[in-house]
Amino acid sequence: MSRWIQNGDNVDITKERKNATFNTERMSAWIHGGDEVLKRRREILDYVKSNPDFKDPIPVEFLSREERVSNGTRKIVKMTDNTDQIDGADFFGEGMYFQSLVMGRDLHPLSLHYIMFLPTLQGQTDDEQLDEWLPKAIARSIVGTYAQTELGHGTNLSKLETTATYDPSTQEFVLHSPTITAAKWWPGGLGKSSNHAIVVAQLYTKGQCKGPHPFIVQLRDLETHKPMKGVRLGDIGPKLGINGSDNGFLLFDKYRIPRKAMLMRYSKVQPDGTYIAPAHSKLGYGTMVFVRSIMIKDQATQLGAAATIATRYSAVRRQGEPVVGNGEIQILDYQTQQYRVFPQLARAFAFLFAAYEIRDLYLRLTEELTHGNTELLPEIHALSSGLKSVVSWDTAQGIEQCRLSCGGHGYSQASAFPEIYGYAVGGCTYEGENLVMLLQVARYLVKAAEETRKGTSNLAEICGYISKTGRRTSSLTSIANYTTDQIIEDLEHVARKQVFHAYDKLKKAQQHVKPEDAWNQSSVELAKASRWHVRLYLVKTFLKKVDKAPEDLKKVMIHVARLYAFDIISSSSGNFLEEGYMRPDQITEIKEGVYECLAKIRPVAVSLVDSWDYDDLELKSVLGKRDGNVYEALLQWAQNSQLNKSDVIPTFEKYLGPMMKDARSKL
Ligand SMILES: CC(C)(COP(=O)(O)OP(=O)(O)OC[C@H]1O[C@@H](n2cnc3c(N)ncnc32)[C@H](O)[C@@H]1OP(=O)(O)O)[C@@H](O)C(=O)NCCC(=O)NCCSC(=O)CCCC(=O)O
Ligand SMILES: Cc1cc2nc3c(=O)[nH]c(=O)nc-3n(C[C@H](O)[C@H](O)[C@H](O)COP(=O)(O)OP(=O)(O)OC[C@H]3O[C@@H](n4cnc5c(N)ncnc54)[C@H](O)[C@@H]3O)c2cc1C
Repeated sequence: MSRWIQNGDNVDITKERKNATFNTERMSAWIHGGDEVLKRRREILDYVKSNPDFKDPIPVEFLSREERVSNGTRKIVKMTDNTDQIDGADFFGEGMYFQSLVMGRDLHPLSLHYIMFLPTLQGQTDDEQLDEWLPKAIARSIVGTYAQTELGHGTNLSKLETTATYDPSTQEFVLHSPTITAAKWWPGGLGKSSNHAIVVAQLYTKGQCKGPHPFIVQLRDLETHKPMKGVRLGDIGPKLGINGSDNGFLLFDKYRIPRKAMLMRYSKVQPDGTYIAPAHSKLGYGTMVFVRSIMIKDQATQLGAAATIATRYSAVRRQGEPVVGNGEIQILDYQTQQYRVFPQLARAFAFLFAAYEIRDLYLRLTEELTHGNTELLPEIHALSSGLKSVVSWDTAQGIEQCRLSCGGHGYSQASAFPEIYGYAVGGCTYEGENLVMLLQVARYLVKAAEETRKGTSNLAEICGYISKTGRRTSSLTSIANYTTDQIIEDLEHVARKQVFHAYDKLKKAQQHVKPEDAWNQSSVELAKASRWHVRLYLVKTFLKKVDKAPEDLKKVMIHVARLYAFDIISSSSGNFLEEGYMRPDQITEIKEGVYECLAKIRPVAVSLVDSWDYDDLELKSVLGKRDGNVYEALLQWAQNSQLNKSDVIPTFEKYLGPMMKDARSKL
C-alpha cells in the first residue's frame, strides 16, 4: 500500500491514491534524483520531526513580528548546531531541504549569511582572506549579510553611492554614505542580527572611481553587538512576506576599514593605491549569478507546494451536483478546475528540471573559473537571469491561481497560500528585477541575431535555433501524432521570429535615434524575445527529461510535459498564427491536446503531487494535509487565534457594547 494512505484518511483522497497507475515511490525517486536522494530526504525528515527544538510554539501565522524573528533565530541556531545531519557540500539538495523543513517560508536572520555572505567569501576572496574569514563564517563566530542595494539604487549598480576611498597614508578604505539615497536598504539579517556584511561600494583610489567592489566590513561590536562608531543601522519594517527576517538599512559616516577588507580575488588595490583590474569586469557579480541559479529550485518547490495543496483540496472538496440526487462531486472533476491547477503542476515540474540543469552548468562554471576561464560567464549570466525572471513570474501567477482554485479557504492563512506567495513573489524583485534581467538576456540574444545576420554565427547550443532556417509552416497534422521534435520546432520558430522581430526593430530605430533611445523603444519586444527564449529552453529541458524517464513513469509524465508545452502554445496562439505559420485548425488541435492532457492527468493527479514528497511539516497547509481531513483541521487551527483566548474581548466592553447599549436605549 502507498505510504501516503493511512487509517482515518479522508475517503475521497484515499480512493484517488488507490487509483494510481504508477508507483509513487518510484516517481518520487525519479523526480528528486534517485533512490539514495529519496532515502536521505526521509532520514532528514525523521530527524527534524524527532527534534523538539524545531517545533513552532503555534503556527507562525499567529505570532507577532518580534515573535517571528525570535522564533526563527532560535530555530536557525539549533538547525545550524546540527548541520552534521546533512551533507554540507550539498546545499542545493540536502541543505535546502533541511532548511525548508525547519525554517518554513519565513526566512530567518541567517538567510543571507548562508545564501550570499559565505558564497561571496568563497568566490571573491584571495587565499589569505579566505583563510582569515571563511572558518569564522562557517563556525558562526561572525554573522554576515550582503549589503549592495541602496535606497536610491538596486538595479543600476554603476550608480551606487556608498564610497570606499583608499587612503594610502594609513592603508585603509574610508566607507561613507554621502547622501540619504546611499543608505543600504533591504539586505536580509542586516537590521538586528548580522555583525558583518559584504558591502558593495564605489572604489576610489588615486582620485579615480573604479566602480562597485565588495568589501568585508564589521558592523557591530563582537561582544556588545552595539553598532560600531561610524555605522548606523536598523530594521526596515514589515514586508509582504518573509517577516521572520530583519531586512535592514545601513549608513556609514567616514568609517575606516583596512586595505585587506577589500575582497581581492579578482580586483586588487596595492598598498600604494595602484588598482589591478579583474580578468572579466563582471566577476565581482558572481554571487548574484550563484543565487539566481539556485533560486530556480526554490521557486519550483514553492509552486509545487501550491499545486499540491490545490490538488489535494480539490480532491476532498465537494461542491455542486451536476446530476441532482447523485450527490455533490469533487471539484477536481470540473474541467475548469483542472485547467486552473494542472498547468501549475506542469510548470513546477518544468522549473524543477531546469533547476537541475542550471545547477550543473553553474558547477561547470565554478570549475572553469578555477582555471581562469571566463568563457561560460555570459552564457550562464543570460540563462540564470532569464530563468530567474520567467520562473519567478510564472510561479507567482501560478500560486495565485492555486489560491483562487481553493475558493474562500484559499484566502485564509490556514491554506498557506499567503505565506507561499509572500515568500516566492520576492523572487520577482530580488537578485535583479525581472524585467531588467530579461533585458540582460536580450543583450545576449541581440548578439546572437547579429552573428546570424552576418553569417558568421557559431552560436552556443542554447541559442543555436536562432541561426536555423526552420520551416515556413508548422508540420502539425494531428495532436496524437504531434511529436516532441515538432513541438520544439514550432516553439523555436516563434522564439526565433520574436528575436529577429525585436532585433530588426532595434536596428531600424538605431538609424533614427540615439542607441539608448533605440534600445528603450524596442525594449518591450526585446523582453518578449527573452521570454520566448527561456520558455523554449524550459520546454526542451522538460521533454528531454521525460524522454529519458523509465517507461512506467514516462507514460504518465509525457502528458504533464505536453500539457506544459500545449498550454504555452494555446495561450499565445496569436504568435503561432502570425504569417500563417499555424492555421486556426492546428491551434484547435493544440487546445484539444490541452483538454486531453487534463483528462489523462485527472485520475493520477493526487498521486502525482504525492510524488513531490512534501511532508505536512514542509507544506504547513491545513488545506493541503496529506490525510485530507481539512474541516476538522481548520476548526482546530482557528483555535490558535489570540482573539479566541476569551469569549468576550475588551473591545466589546470599550466600543461595541456601549454602542449597542446606547442604540437600544434610544429605540
Ligand atoms: C543590471 C546589471 C546586470 C547591469 O550591470 P552593469 O554593470 O551596470 O551594466 P553594464 O555596464 O551595462 O554591463 C552589462 C554587461 O555586463 C554583462 N553582465 C552583467 N552582469 C553580469 C554577470 N553577472 N556575469 C557576466 N556578465 C554580466 C552583461 O551581459 C552585459 O554584457 P554586454 O555588454 O552585453 O557584453 C547589474 O547592474 C545587475 O545585476 N543589477 C541587479 C542587481 C541585483 O541583482 N542585486 C541583487 C542584490 S542581493 C539580493 O537581492 C539578495 C536577495 C537574496 C534573498 O533574499 O534570498
Ligand atoms: C525580499 C527582498 C530581499 C532583498 N534582499 C537583498 C539583500 O539581501 N541584499 C541586497 O543588497 N539587496 C536586497 N534586495 C534588493 C533587491 O536586490 C532590489 O530590490 C532589486 O535588485 C531591484 O532593485 P530596485 O529595488 O532598485 O528596483 P528598481 O531598479 O528601482 O526597479 C523599479 C522599476 O524600474 C524598472 N527599471 C529599472 N531599471 C531599468 C532599466 N535599466 N530598464 C528598464 N526598466 C528598468 C524595473 O524593471 C522596475 O519595474 C532585496 C529585495 C527584496 C524585495
